Amino acid sequence: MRQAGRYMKAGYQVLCEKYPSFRERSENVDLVVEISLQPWKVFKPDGVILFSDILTPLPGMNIPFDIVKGKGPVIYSPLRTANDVDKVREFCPQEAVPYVGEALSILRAEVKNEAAVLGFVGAPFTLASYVVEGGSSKHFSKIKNLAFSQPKVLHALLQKFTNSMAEYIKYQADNGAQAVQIFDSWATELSPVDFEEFSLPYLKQIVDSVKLTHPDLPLILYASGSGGLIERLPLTGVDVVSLDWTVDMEEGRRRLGSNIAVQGNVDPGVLFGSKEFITQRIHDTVRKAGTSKHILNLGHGIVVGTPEENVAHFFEVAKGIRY
Ligand SMILES: Cc1c2[nH]c(c1CCC(=O)O)Cc1[nH]c(c(CCC(=O)O)c1C)Cc1[nH]c(c(CCC(=O)O)c1C)Cc1[nH]c(c(C)c1CCC(=O)O)C2
Repeated sequence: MRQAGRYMKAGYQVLCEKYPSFRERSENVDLVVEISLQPWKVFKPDGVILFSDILTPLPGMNIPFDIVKGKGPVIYSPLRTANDVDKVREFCPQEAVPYVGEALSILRAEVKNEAAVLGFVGAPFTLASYVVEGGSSKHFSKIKNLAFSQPKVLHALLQKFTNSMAEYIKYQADNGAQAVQIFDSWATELSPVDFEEFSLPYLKQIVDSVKLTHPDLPLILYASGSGGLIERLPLTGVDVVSLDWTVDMEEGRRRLGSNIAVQGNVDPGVLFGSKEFITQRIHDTVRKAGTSKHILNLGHGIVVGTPEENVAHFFEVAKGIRY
């Protein structure tokens, strides 16, 4: 359940006042550990996700960025040309983000074996979207301009992100992550035929590379709004597909096939409803997912402003479920 810490008034929001820079909060080992543990201490979920961001590797790849309050991620010099892509360095996690490895190993020790520690990375296409657009985007016109007029330049950039994220996943696993989620948040901005060219092959390369050295590490793929791509997602080779709430769980389960696990997919907005409604929706999702290979979760991160007692209720109901 992502961003569990972000909406917690007592913990995260107080720390934000003391440490206003997101980069500082996410790059200082003590703060990363403290923020990652906040939801764990209150709700005791089965998974604890590292507090970080998919963009955290960028400075280590020679792409400066920041996350600005009210504006979101900002890439100061967006990449648009072959020359810009040439300047991108491949990522060496040990050197560039040693605080991530340190935080993961402390988290493992802190949660013992009472919960799984989860790492994550951004998928190549999603990372490319940020660095080409210069930040969040509505129409993705700049990356589409690159994709549909100079595809070779975009492919070169995607390949650098692919090699780098495969290394980053291995590094996270070596330092304590017990499963790693790949976020392809913007892949669904692509038509299926373009997904097959600009995202799927790179996701598959990452999975193949990680499985060579870490065959038992579960890999989870999340692509929000992926209803039009469901059958293609297992082709990446991941172990788990995380669905958002715009897909009916029963249909999603059927379209994914029975070999793959599914995660999700309660609408985060349901947590603004009554306790009875939340209970009903959880049971409905669990029934539709079937009795095996399902990780109950929301279909995306928790929305800021969600009543904390409703989050607690979600966990209570979820933990009480027996097959
Ligand atoms: C697209 C994406 C990003 N970051 C991430 C994604 C993929 C998942 C998704 O689809 O949502 C992933 C992410 N970002 C963050 C986490 C850590 C775990 C967690 O708290 O859930 C994770 C897993 C922390 C964060 N990353 C960010 C925040 C909020 C900013 C803050 O706390 O200062 C947090 C807690 C910032 C961020 N970072 C990004 C955006 C769009 C924003 C929001 C900007 C805004 O709200 O103005 C890029």
